[in-house]
Amino acid sequence: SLQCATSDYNALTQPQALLCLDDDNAPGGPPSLRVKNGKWSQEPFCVAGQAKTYCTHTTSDFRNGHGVSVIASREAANAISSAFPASKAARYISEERLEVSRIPGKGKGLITRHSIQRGDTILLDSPRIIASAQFPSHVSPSQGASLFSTILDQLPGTDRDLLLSLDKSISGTDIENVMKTNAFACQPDDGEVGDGYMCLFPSVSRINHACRPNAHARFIPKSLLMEIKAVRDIEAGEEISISYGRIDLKHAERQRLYKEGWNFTCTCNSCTSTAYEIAGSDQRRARFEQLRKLLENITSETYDAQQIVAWEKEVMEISAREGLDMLLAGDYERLAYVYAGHGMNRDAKIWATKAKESLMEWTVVDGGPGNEIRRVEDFLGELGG
Ligand SMILES: C[S@@+](CC[C@H](N)C(=O)[O-])C[C@H]1O[C@@H](n2cnc3c(N)ncnc32)[C@H](O)[C@@H]1O
Repeated sequence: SLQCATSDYNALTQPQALLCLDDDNAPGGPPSLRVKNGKWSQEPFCVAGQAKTYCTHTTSDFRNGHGVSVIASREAANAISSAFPASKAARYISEERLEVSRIPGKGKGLITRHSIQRGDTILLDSPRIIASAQFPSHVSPSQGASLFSTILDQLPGTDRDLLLSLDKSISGTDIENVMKTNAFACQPDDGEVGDGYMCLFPSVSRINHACRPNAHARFIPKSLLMEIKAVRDIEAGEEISISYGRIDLKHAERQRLYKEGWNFTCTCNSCTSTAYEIAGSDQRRARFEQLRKLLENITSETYDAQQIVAWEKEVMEISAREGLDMLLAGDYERLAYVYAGHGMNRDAKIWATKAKESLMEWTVVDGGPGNEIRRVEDFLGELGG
């Protein structure tokens, strides 16, 4: 149990630090003084923004000897820290057979030295920085720079050096540039606060974008880790790639997104193939988008089972050509309802099972949003499977 007393408080620079006597240590030695909530090993540094106060929250004992820093309100950071035990308990995936190498036209990239099977986890990376995505627009540029420089100072030296060695392709101080170039949007559970976050994962940061990638990145809210999974078999010597944005975009949309959002001109295989191939792929993707809209807008008046099955068949053919299979859980589920509606429960079960497998494989993670999976499971239950 902890006995706490409020220390002097400077609203601009210091959070309300609670000095606590940890009487769990007694009897024996003198009780130790520590900051309440032993999850943070550094004194927080805070700035009062327009709507909220944002603080740095750093622990040097996060996972596998690494630290992590959170920039968020105190309540959000404490809610996020409740994932720490699950982070520590998460399985360890060796990175020994992954190698950072120079890749023509893309700086560095991540190469695998062993073959990887579809569905395998390639990386399970720990974040070093988790920062509210809202804070930069709620504090002044100099306050933002102070928060970033403080977390850098507070992280263990090995983490600091690793982060500063990452690619810097945009602008700002070194650490701001590293964040802009390498951080991913992520959604940890921050209690009732509900901010969006930017997470920096050092190994994932070495993975280049491809419009038709061989791997998929998904954030695991329960453990705060980023998982990189193979979407197809990958041979030894191949570069690992992920998509930084939606995978169903057409060529011009992708080029614009990566230029405007990340300041690079995409030179992946899909973007550098022949004009003829690009036009063919764009045509298929445009049809995919059109079919998706048609299927989503079906009403009881326009319902036509044969038409739906034909459209879904086309969706699946296109996705096989374009590498969009991981987007199909909703299509499998729709087919399950159509077959069930016509009393064809065996087919309905096959499609509902495919929907569940696809959600589990690519979308829903332990601790992540579970509504879709619950709906499919309930439906499978109704079908008696
Ligand atoms: C997250 S980093 C990826 C690793 C980085 N190449 C490195 O050297 O560490 C993102 C940066 O890599 C480069 N990059 C990633 N994918 C690319 C692509 N498909 N085409 C060209 N440059 C790319 C861009 O400079 C981008 O800002």
